This record gives sequence, C-alpha cells and structure tokens, in this order.
Amino acid sequence: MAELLYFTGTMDCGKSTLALQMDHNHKARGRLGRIFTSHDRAGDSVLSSRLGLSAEAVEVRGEFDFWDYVVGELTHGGRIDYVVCDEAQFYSPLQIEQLARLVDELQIDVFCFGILTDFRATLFPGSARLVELADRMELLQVEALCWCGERATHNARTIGGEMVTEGEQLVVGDMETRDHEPAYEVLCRRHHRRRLTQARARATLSPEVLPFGGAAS
Ligand SMILES: Nc1ncnc2c1ncn2[C@@H]1O[C@H](COP(=O)(O)OP(=O)(O)O)[C@@H](O)[C@H]1O
Ligand SMILES: Cc1cn([C@H]2C[C@H](O)[C@@H](COP(=O)(O)O)O2)c(=O)[nH]c1=O
Repeated sequence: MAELLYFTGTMDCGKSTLALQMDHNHKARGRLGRIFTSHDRAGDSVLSSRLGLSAEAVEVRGEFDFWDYVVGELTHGGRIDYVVCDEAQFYSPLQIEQLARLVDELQIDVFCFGILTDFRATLFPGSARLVELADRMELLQVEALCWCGERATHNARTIGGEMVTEGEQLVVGDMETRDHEPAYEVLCRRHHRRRLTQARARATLSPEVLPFGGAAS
C-alpha cells in the first residue's frame, strides 16, 4: 500500500541527505521516481545536501500542480512509483493535498522532507497540512544540537548572531553567520524562548558555565 510519509526535524539534521538516500535505494531496486524541491539553497531545480551530494529536481513554485504533473507524465507513457519532495514546508496546503491524492488514487509513494516550524516556532502551512494528512511522520534520528548540548528542537533566525523575530516567513539561508545577513541556528526550546543564541551566550555567560569549555564553534 502506498504511503504519504513526512520525515522532519530541525534545519541541518540530515533531511536532504536522507531524501537523496531514499531516492538512491528505491532506484537501486528498479523503482522509478521523481525528485521535487523548492527554494533549495543551491539554487533552482536542485536538491542539495550539506554532505556534498545533489540531484536534479523539479522546482515546485506556487502555481505548480503535482496531480497535473504526474498525470501528464503517466499519460505520455512515463512510470512513477514514488516521489521525493524536499523543502516540503514551502509547499502550499493545496499542493500537499495533491500529494495525498497521488498516494490514494494512483498508489504512488510520497516521501516528504522538511522542517515543521519557522523562526518564530510557528508551523509552516505546508508542514501543518502534512501533519494532518501524513500516514506516518518520522523525526530524524541524527540530533542537531543546541550550543548547550541539548537536542535542538527549534530553528532560530539570526542577524550578526542575535536572534530576530520579525520578518518574512520564507528567507532562504544557511547556518554560517555573515555580517548583516540572515542566518539560522538551531536551539533547544529553552534557549529559543530566551533568544539565547551561541553568540549571545558567549558574550553574556562566563566560560565556566558554558558547555564544552565554551569552545563549541
Ligand atoms: N563535514 C561533515 N562531516 C560529517 N557530517 C557532516 C558534515 N557536514 C555536514 N554533515 C552532516 O550533514 C547534516 C546536514 O545534512 P543536510 O541533509 O544538508 O541537512 P538538512 O537537509 O536537514 O538541513 C548535519 O547534521 C551533519 O550530520
Ligand atoms: C526556520 C526557517 C527556515 N527557512 C529556510 C532556510 C533554509 O533555506 C530552509 C531550510 O533548509 P534545511 O535544508 O532544512 O536546512 O528553510 C525559512 O525560510 N524560514 C524559516 O523561518
């Protein structure tokens, strides 16, 4: 029976790597799939992982219709056994519903990967719809860590190391801090609530109370 699966976790916990591995494993068994993504850091129409792997992908824009795309491919003689959908938090609720329809009506496996919540700890609309519709959700096993050593559960947006809470929901970015440019840092809930980023902790806490001797980079 086909399934709609949602693999989720914070930023930088290995979701895109797993997406590429899932594609590889299914392909290796002769199954045919398609890869989709949206606003990948590496650019348009590519699914990239921080481990250096990448693959061509179909870019999912606002008007993109998964049902029309797949039916079009099948009508023209194509075969699709599964789809891999990265950065699924950026898909619209309607697009998530189209994915569920592919599972139910065409028996296509749908593997989605994405973060649940934004920099304000609010669900992305696409992620919320996935939580509502997925057959199963899996939290990635590789734990991204907060600077304090606890499991990171939240995504913070930073500018110059300071956490910000104003701005657009969608701002493509990575974990390295560059002057005046938005970046991201993963934190435990306690430190996300207190807006205590690594830079702020280093500036305000004495080295004795910082974990790892204050040396975490
Ligand atoms: N130099 C490295 N050596 C080993 N693992 C790394 C390295 N750089 C990144 N990683 C791993 O890659 C993960 C990020 O992978 P990625 O698939 O890009 O994450 P996500 O899609 O969840 O943001 C990190 O959590 C880490 O485990
Ligand atoms: C928290 C948050 C993240 N984003 C963006 C930043 C990245 O481009 C992606 C997440 O990619 P990853 O592969 O999971 O690292 O999402 C955003 O636009 N808004 C946010 O609030």
